[in-house]
Amino acid sequence: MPDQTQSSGGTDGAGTVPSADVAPPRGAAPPAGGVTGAPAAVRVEGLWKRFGEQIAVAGIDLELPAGRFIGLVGPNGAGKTTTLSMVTGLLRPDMGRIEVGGHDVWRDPVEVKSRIGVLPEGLRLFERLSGRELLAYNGRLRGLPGAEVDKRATQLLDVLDLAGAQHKLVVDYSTGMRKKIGLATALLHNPEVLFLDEPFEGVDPVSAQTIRGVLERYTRSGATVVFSSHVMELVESLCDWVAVMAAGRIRAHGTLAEVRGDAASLQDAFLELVGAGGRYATEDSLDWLGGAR
Ligand SMILES: Nc1ncnc2c1ncn2[C@@H]1O[C@H](COP(=O)(O)OP(=O)(O)OP(=O)(O)O)[C@@H](O)[C@H]1O
Repeated sequence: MPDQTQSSGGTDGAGTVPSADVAPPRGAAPPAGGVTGAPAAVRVEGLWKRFGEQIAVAGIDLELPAGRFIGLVGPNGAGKTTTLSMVTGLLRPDMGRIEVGGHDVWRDPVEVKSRIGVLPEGLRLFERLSGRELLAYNGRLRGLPGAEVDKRATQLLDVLDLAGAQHKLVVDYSTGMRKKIGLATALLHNPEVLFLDEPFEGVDPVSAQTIRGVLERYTRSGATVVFSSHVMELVESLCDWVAVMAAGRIRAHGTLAEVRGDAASLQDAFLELVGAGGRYATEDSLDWLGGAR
């Protein structure tokens, strides 16, 4: 097994400051739930996934605190989708253990799936159902009584501005509408933890604001949102807890302030943590671009 350089302090040489006597290193938050004794919403231990020669997730340990708005950020190919897929029971890990609400995702999948909602990447929906039918189908599949499904579906369609399109087939929905109906299906059974892979991609600013309001209200009730994104401004404005991934490892984790450290913004901290240096175009590279044609 390759050496696991990740540490709870994120002191892996990728830019975090390990000077314990001056300031706590980034991510040196107490263990999730450590203060209140409540269990973490999600606990991951020694998680590995390899695709052929490619190590997508290289042995991560992570505790995500309950009741937080959590951002999982990282550059392209960092391993975010692979991690979320394993945590939500969609992809079997090569090694490691994952618990949601104290239940093992792979040993107790039915229990875990009743507690989570998922908006996965490349969302696949039943295209020949209307939005309302899709919600009705999901609600019944979740064991909710018909009248309750109807009530919740009406409210979700209304809040997400899909009421006018509720009888349209999902195949005819736009990208943003698909995200919103996907979010509605993920929320319908009132899960404890909601996992969202790039929930705001392709969503217009008005709808993004609506989704944001729904999610903020949801976390205020004690539920947990875990979402992946590349948009640092969004993560900084929405999340109160962040995990930064790069090359299959966790580079830092903790409250927004801990991960940001002394950097002016999360974007600056992120660039420092993931080692963006060397990827900038130099004077010589791309010298043909914008030159004589
Ligand atoms: N099914 C697969 N087969 C082969 N390689 C894969 C597969 N899924 C992911 N990978 C590889 O694993 C690594 C991590 O991919 P992953 O999609 O988890 O990253 P990500 O952080 O979600 O990236 P992005 O931000 O671009 O969506 C990448 O190198 C990717 O090419």
